[in-house]
Order: sequence, then structure tokens, then C-alpha cells
Amino acid sequence: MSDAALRLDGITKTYGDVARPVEVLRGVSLAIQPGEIVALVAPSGAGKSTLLHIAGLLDTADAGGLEIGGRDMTGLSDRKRTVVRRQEVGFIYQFHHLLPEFSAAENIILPQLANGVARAEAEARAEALLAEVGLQDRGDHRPAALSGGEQQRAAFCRALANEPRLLLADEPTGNLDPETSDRVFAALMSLVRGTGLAALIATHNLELASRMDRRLRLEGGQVVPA
Ligand SMILES: Nc1ncnc2c1ncn2[C@@H]1O[C@H](COP(=O)(O)OP(=O)(O)OP(=O)(O)O)[C@@H](O)[C@H]1O
Repeated sequence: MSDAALRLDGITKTYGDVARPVEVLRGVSLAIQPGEIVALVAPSGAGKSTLLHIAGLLDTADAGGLEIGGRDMTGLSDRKRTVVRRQEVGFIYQFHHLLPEFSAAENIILPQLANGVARAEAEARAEALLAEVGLQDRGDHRPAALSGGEQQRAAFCRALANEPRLLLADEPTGNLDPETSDRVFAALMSLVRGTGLAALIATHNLELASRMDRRLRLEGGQVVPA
């Protein structure tokens, strides 16, 4: 069997101080295989952002094991964590976080340049990704000139720009109206399916969760099948 794209083993995380600890993750274990799209369903405040940030190397756990693509991430230097994050992980947030002063295409090109991709290649990839989500004519527009759904589709392209092994999404359609959310989610699923990468997608929307391969619930600081 191939290595899991993501493996968490007994991850714990507590915020606050000794007098008033907030135990958010109490031993989270999960594995996601390449090509799998997994929903993470959790009530507000259950710790889903904390879990995604740890999985994506944006935060560190207090204890537990973390592997990305079969490689142990515990004990890596900050510099190495940054390199792995840039090369292997794509992030999508509830709000797009596109850079406002750059066009949609530039937002997809820049992370590639930061990763050492040649400009012409980065431009071609941005164009291809934008076309896949129906934004082939909007690459020159800045985020402010795009609708909410278009901004989010551009953000999907940016997350996939460096061909990550793992996609982590935190309520990717959470700020869109139901109809737009539905269309934008379909674009995301088709993009992800086209690449065969592994995805962990947090959502409150049970209908969207039902369209993924598998569902996990984060409850009481632990992850269980939903
Ligand atoms: N830096 C922090 N210091 C103290 N407590 C924190 C910190 N960050 C998060 N928390 C607490 O940890 C818990 C989990 O937060 P987290 O943001 O991971 O939840 P969530 O499931 O993503 O919630 P939501 O769906 O509302 O965004 C919450 O009770 C939150 O108040």
C-alpha cells in the first residue's frame, strides 16, 4: 500500500494556561490516502481550524505523530516545515485571502515563482487552472472585481498551483449563498478529482459532506467516523 497522504496519530493540543487550560484536541488519529476526499464535520468551536492548522504545518501539536506523504514531520526545523508546507500542502480558507493588489492570475503565479517554477510555466499553469473553474476570461481581474464565488474559485486554483499532495480546506464555501456554494463546491470537487490529491475539507454543510468519499466528525477532542 502507498503511504498515506496525511496521517495523524494521537495529536493533542491545549490552549490557555495551567490554571485555565482549553483542551481542544485530545488524541486525534486519522489517515487520508492519496485520491481520497474526506469531510471533517464539527460543531463550531470543536477545534476544526486547530486540527487543519496542525495538519498543514501552520501550528504545532503538543504531542502526537504527524506524517505527510509518509514522512515524519515531528522535529523538523521551522525552515524545513516551511518548505514542506509550500511544496506539499494547499490551503483554502472560508474567505479567499487573495492578494488584493494582484490579478487573479498573478495570485496563482506568485506561489509557483516562490517555489522556483519558471515564469512561463507558472503562467501556463495558472491559465489552465482558471479555465478548469470557468474563469478563463477573468485572469486579469483583481479580486475586488470578481464575485464571491469567483474569488473562491480563484483561491482554489491558487491552492493547487504548486501541485500539492494534500489539500486542506476550512469551510471553503462557508461565506457563499447556497446556490453559489453548490456550484463552487462542484468546481472544487472536479478540480480535486482531476489531480488525485488527498483532501480534508471542513464543512458544516451535511449535504456537501455527503458528496465526499468519507466523513469524519470532530467531537470531544477526538475524530470518529460520521
Ligand atoms: N490561541 C488560542 N488561545 C486560546 N483558545 C483558543 C485559541 N485558539 C482557539 N482557541 C479555542 O479553541 C477552541 C477551538 O477553536 P477552533 O478555532 O479550532 O474551532 P473551530 O472548530 O474551527 O470553530 P469554528 O467552526 O467556530 O471556526 C475554541 O474553544 C477556541 O476558543
